[in-house]
Amino acid sequence: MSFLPAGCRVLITGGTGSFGQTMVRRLLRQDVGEVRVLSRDEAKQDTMRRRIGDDRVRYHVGDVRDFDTVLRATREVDFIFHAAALKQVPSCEFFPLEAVRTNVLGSANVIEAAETCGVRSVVVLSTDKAVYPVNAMGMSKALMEKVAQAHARNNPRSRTTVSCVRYGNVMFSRGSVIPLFIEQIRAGRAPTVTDPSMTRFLMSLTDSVELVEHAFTHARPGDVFIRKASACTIGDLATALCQLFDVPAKLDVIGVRHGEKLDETLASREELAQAEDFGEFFRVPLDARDLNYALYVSDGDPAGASSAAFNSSNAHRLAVPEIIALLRTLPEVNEELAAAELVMAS
Ligand SMILES: O=c1ccn([C@@H]2O[C@H](COP(=O)(O)OP(=O)(O)O[C@H]3O[C@H](CO)[C@H](O)[C@H](O)[C@H]3O)[C@@H](O)[C@H]2O)c(=O)[nH]1
Repeated sequence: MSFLPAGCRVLITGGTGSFGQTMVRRLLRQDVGEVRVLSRDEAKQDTMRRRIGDDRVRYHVGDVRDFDTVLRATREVDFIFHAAALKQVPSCEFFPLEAVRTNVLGSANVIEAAETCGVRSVVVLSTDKAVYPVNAMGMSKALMEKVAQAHARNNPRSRTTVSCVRYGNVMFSRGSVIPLFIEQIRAGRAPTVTDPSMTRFLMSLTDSVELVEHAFTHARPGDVFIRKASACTIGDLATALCQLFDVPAKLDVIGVRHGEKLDETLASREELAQAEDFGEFFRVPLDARDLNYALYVSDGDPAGASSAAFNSSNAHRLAVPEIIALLRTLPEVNEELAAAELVMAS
């Protein structure tokens, strides 16, 4: 079923990343006219071009930090999914200005180009690390959300709707812990666990892209859509993978990395006080008041905040068997299991 108008053009920044590629493939199953990928790495684009083999996909080499490249890629586009980002927590701690350049200023470029070209809807990809942030990556993503919301607040007559989607950790995304643990287990080593009691939300890419589609067509300017998810401890995740690969659950505890939080928050107390609950996700509307607060006394919300945030320590906690069941739904994990069985059999 097509959720976007037939023949429309969609730009995906960071289109060669895990999230971007999932979105590209999903769009190609629909009646879209063109999917443009804007990303920095020509080699990744070439691999993707050969794998996908669909001439509706057009590749633009460029960086969201460079407004001119973004503008050129945005011409005649109807929808933008902005997924390009620096997302590794430890590396952003060492190079916070790089996070600002890509995640904040790059996002501002995308929104500005969209406004200039009359794009209908821009959805920017955010993360739970943007809520009560403690690390540079999360802080830069929090500012990116603010830039998106300020566009809505400052341009009430704009043709361009800008909204945000916010997620927890994506299972098996590039550079994340699940492929790392599998690599270690398959090499006969114990998984390197930072802190077994650390918790993270777990979400599959397939589950998550639906919310982007919803945001494209249903968002009001400045909305933040938050995908709900279950969580687990990293110790249980490592144990589940050991059990799945049939090795003893021995963990190598290495300590917390730069900038990491013990638990992540998907929706703050303040946001939940305003949020609409749609079952699988929350919608947090824009606070569209201007700076004349005295005019809004009767609109004020005396509660101001809900009693608890939605975080990975109070969300539904997956037990080891549930984590195993979830891991088995991932094609990448099944491929790794099949490869490990082949090695055993040979
Ligand atoms: O060797 C390791 C590496 C990581 N972890 C732990 O595993 C969890 C997940 O780590 P990831 O590196 O996979 O993910 P992060 O929580 O650090 O988040 C990062 O990866 C996510 C991928 O889903 C998002 O991209 C996010 O924006 C990005 O910061 C964390 O608790 C981390 O401490 C370990 O136990 N051992």
